[in-house]
Amino acid sequence: MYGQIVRDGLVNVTGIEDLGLTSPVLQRTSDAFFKEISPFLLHFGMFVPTIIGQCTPEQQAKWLPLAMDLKIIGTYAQTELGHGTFIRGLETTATYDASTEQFILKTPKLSSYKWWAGGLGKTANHCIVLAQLYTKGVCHGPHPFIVQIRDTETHMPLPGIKVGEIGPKLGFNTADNGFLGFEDFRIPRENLMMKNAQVTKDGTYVKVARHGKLTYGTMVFVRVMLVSDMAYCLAKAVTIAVRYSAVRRQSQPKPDQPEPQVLDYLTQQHKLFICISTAHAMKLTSTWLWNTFTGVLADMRDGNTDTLPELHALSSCLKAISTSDTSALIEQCRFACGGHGYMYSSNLPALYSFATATRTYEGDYTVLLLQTARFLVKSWEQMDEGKPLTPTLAYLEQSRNGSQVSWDDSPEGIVRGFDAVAAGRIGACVKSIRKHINNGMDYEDAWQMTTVQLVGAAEAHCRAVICRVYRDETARLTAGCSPGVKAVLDQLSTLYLLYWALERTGDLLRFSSLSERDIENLQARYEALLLKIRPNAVGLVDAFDFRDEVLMSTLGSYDGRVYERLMEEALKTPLNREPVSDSFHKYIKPMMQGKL
Ligand SMILES: CC/C=C\C/C=C\C/C=C\C/C=C\C/C=C\C/C=C\C=C\C(=O)SCCNC(=O)CCNC(=O)[C@H](O)C(C)(C)COP(=O)(O)OP(=O)(O)OC[C@H]1O[C@@H](n2cnc3c(N)ncnc32)[C@H](O)[C@@H]1OP(=O)(O)O
Ligand SMILES: Cc1cc2nc3c(=O)[nH]c(=O)nc-3n(C[C@H](O)[C@H](O)[C@H](O)COP(=O)(O)OP(=O)(O)OC[C@H]3O[C@@H](n4cnc5c(N)ncnc54)[C@H](O)[C@@H]3O)c2cc1C
Repeated sequence: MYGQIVRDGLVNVTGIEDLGLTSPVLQRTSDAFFKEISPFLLHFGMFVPTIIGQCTPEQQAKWLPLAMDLKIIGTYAQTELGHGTFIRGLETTATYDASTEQFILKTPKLSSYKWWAGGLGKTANHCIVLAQLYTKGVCHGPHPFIVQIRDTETHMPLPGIKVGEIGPKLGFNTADNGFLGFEDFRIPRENLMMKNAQVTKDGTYVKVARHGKLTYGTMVFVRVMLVSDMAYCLAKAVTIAVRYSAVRRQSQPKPDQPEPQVLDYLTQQHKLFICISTAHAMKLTSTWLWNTFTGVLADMRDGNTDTLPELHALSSCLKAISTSDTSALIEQCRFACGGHGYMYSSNLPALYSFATATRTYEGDYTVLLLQTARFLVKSWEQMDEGKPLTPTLAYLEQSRNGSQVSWDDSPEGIVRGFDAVAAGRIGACVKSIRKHINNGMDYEDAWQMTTVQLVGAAEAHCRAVICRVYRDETARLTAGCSPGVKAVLDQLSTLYLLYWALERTGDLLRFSSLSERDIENLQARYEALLLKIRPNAVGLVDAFDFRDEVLMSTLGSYDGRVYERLMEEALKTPLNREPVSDSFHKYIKPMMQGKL
């Protein structure tokens, strides 16, 4: 299994090397080689980006050619057995020895072992290690080091290195996630990645970057990428589910009528059409986020880090919500396919196991929403002080006078409704924190007592951002489209707004003038829209344009030969090589004969 995966991975990455890492075609078709994950994902997904983001030009000149030419294979080892979220609590140490101009890496105890890094188990021979940097007896916090862990000729672990695979997981089982421990392992001073902080030969620590969190830049990059990855992942799942739903016929709602396509059931449309809309919403939002990200990088190159906090807040909530929505909607696609959706050959289980992992790695859902909430509360307080708001929080101004937003069920009106919900929920959090403080709590405890509401406020802010970006970008992109295409894409973006308005009626009743009659109207409009979308449903998923080799699904192949493919895959199962398993003779027959 591992050997096959590595072979496929090499075929894939040499393609990337030929056409360039940024080639979306190869980055995307890498999953034509794997149902799960390439063991080289971390090399390209984090090892290379960290060299670019955290190394000086001189260090890049040394390490980047080696990495891009695949002369070294890397990964990113930050998480430990005992710490993942709390980076400041990481236990691996790197202590500078001026007499030899080296850092000594140590794994003080079991909980300090690096744990989880993709490709670490058996594939990588180098890795980025986040370790607490000590020099002259002072700890300067977690810093990135580039560390060779295996001999590049023999692939044997170097002396002082303990490395291995962490074992089977819910998914990602082709990524050989590994563990790593150091026993007084020495690396040259130059292996500290010194773009944001340096240690001179005599051990003097020199802070270079103005912002203390630039070390975390790779995580921001990956979070931004993951939003796009989720759109892609969900688009594959809904392509499978819609095509299967067009083939599958079941039940007899009317006597003497043939069994209908299950896609004709309104409940099936309710399960699936929001998946099509969400894939579009996340793709457009990911492009908007990428443009925001590159803009902040440009500012930072000019020494301006003022826009970094908003980017961190946006990338945190969009990564959390896109991965959470995708996990839930891929499972919904699986539910929509009945028993056959549970077959591994449908590819829905593998898509789900990938998406649900993404809700955790690169920052846990709750933790990242609380990061966003921290920014939202700070922005509210700045608004109270009369300071300007950042662009994505301009809607807070409307809440300044506390008046309730009047409900308007036009698309723009619904977007404004979500702004009002976000503003209201942030304001409620600020009120809760202040109430706890007035009752004698310190700020930290008051914050903790409000965290359930803060997570909700951050989700509401993120939903408002997605709704606005999806609507605005659809309007912009369809301006030049044919009326027919524009009509269908407008239907999808309106469906997204109606779906979430119905999901959040409680909030809209609380923070706008929405009435029960308005809710009835929303429900009627939503159901009518499902019927309008139905004739285009298969065309809409065909437009995602996935080749069968990429979908790798018995249910979702373009030719619709579902039952034939299910049987073909079944017959390939090893258990079907012989008509009678030898377990019959070893165990079942003796049991039947009372001999066990
Ligand atoms: C073959 C392959 C083919 C092609 C591939 C090519 C390309 C693919 C590219 C990408 C693919 C996508 C995915 C694949 C790659 C990887 C996936 C697989 C592996 C997964 C890897 C990992 O999981 S790596 C480990 C990730 N770990 C985390 O994310 C930890 C999360 N924890 C946190 O971030 C912490 O909560 C925290 C650090 C934010 C909080 O800790 P704390 O120190 O307590 O900080 P606070 O006190 O809360 O905040 C302090 C201030 O700092 C600000 N802050 C925090 N974080 C950031 C940041 N990241 N950026 C900027 N600012 C930050 C925070 O806002 C506070 O500021 P204040 O002003 O409010 O004080
Ligand atoms: C498939 C996969 C691949 C991975 N690949 C890598 C990799 O290549 N490199 C790497 O370094 N890491 C990797 N990771 C590790 C990943 O980054 C961590 O699992 C993730 O950051 C979460 O940290 P944790 O596991 O310590 O969970 P914890 O932070 O311990 O979370 C456990 C629970 O505590 C809650 N919690 C934690 N802190 C707070 C808080 N402040 N407030 C409220 N609740 C809180 C969380 O919400 C969660 O419910 C991978 C993980 C997975 C699943």
